[in-house]
Amino acid sequence: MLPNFPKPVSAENRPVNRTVKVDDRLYDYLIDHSVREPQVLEDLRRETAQYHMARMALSPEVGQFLTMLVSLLNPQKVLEIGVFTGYSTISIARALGEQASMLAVDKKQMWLDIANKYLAQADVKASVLTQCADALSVMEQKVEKEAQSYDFIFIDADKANLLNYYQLAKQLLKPGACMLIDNTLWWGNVADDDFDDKDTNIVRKLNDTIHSDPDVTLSQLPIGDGLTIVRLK
Ligand SMILES: C[S@@+](CC[C@H](N)C(=O)[O-])C[C@H]1O[C@@H](n2cnc3c(N)ncnc32)[C@H](O)[C@@H]1O
Repeated sequence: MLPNFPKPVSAENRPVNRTVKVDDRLYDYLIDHSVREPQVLEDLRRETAQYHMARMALSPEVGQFLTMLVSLLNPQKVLEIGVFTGYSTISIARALGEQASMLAVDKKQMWLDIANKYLAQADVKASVLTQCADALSVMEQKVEKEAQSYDFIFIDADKANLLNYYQLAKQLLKPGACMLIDNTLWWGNVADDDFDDKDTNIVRKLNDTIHSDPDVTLSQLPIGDGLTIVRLK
């Protein structure tokens, strides 16, 4: 049999969308066939579900991805901004070695109280500290004394300061180290012209900034609400 003859390709040569559309049935399949949620995170998710802001927490498959990524990277010095009740904090902390240290910052003590309760029950070997503070001030102070010293930064706080967090994280990371940014597809609104609100536009601006930033390499994943991995060159 003859091979297919090559077809003419448009000048644009746009990639073809081969990303699986995840409806609820497929999502349930994914959860049932790949997620191994530790009891402590299941308990934390149950407690968090009582709050109307529960959807701010990472979902289990994203938490598990975070645990996998961190265990592959084996970072020694970690910063997280945006703890909420601690799903991401514990997902990261579980993968850290004994020598590692992590600072997790949130501006609301009531969320940190919940996070600390579950952190104490989690199987965590590293030293993990939570701090109730404004993330922007914490990062600005750290840039003065701890520039280029972090191995991994997770950004999941307010959108208003997102571009500042990105620029500060670049200064805090060691060359070759990674940051991970959550919500970079923002419920899909980034690609929908009907949305012209402040937060959507900030996320769009961040995505464009990262895409054109010669200092970094990146990968944007359509998992959860969109996760972008950024690696400093
Ligand atoms: C999307 S939630 C974080 C979710 C969390 N990563 C998880 O997996 O559950 C965002 C958090 O950022 C915190 N936050 C918002 N603005 C902040 C700021 N300027 N400084 C510190 N924390 C802030 C909020 O209190 C909230 O808990």
